[in-house]
Amino acid sequence: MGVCTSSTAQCLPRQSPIDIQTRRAKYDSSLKPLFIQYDPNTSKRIINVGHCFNVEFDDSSDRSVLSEGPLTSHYRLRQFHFHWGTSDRDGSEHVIDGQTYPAELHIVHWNSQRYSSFEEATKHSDGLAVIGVLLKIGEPNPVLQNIIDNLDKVKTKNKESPFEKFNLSNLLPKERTYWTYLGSLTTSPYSECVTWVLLQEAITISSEQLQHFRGLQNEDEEFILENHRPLQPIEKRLVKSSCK
Ligand SMILES: NS(=O)(=O)c1ccc(C(=O)NCc2ccccc2F)cc1
Ligand SMILES: [Zn+2]
Repeated sequence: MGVCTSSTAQCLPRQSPIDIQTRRAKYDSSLKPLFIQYDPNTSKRIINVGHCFNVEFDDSSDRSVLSEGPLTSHYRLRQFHFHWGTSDRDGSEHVIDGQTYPAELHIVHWNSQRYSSFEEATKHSDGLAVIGVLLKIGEPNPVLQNIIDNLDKVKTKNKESPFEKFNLSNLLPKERTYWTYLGSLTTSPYSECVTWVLLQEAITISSEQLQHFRGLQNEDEEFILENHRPLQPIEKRLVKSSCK
């Protein structure tokens, strides 16, 4: 990928996802532990958005927030969703030392300290913070099963169903060490507004559980068999690590 010089083709220097080459990641002792506070009373509904399903939260106040870590503001929880592939061999968006994972969880937060809405925040370089968690095939995940049991209610695009009292913290791995870099949304409009925080510990999902994700249908009532974006060039970016 040459240097973006042409004025015609857009120069997009901070696109996501990328391959995280762990040996090139730089330990940064100024990175703090993540502060994660999710109030189960803010979970609202699950909705099929056509290319995936979102679990949406009430983001009208700072009751569920992410702060510290690499961040200099507090970020309000808005939704989480997953990316997956046609087989268990790939499906994650980020790749670790060339290794793909079967799926990836994205927990989306916006900078409520500096901006007045999610939409406004997506227009700024420090607008969003997304926690990425890799999924690996293993024992069935009882917390994920709670979500999967509701997928039959949101089979087709725009279908939604109440999804309350969900404790998102229970979905996270015990270890919260992370890699972090500046990137973008991985779906249109690909806004370059995301501070990515990728947890270094994966969570498990069974092959049977993952198969349920592929049973969702898009607007043409075809199965959503995959929804992960290809890798993007790292350009001049550095990935930082919270641990040695
Ligand atoms: N896969 S990800 O990088 O985590 C990701 C997170 C959120 C969105 C989103 O909200 N899009 C709609 C949208 C975008 C911009 C402005 C308003 C919107 F509703 C897209 C991708
Ligand atoms: Zn995503």
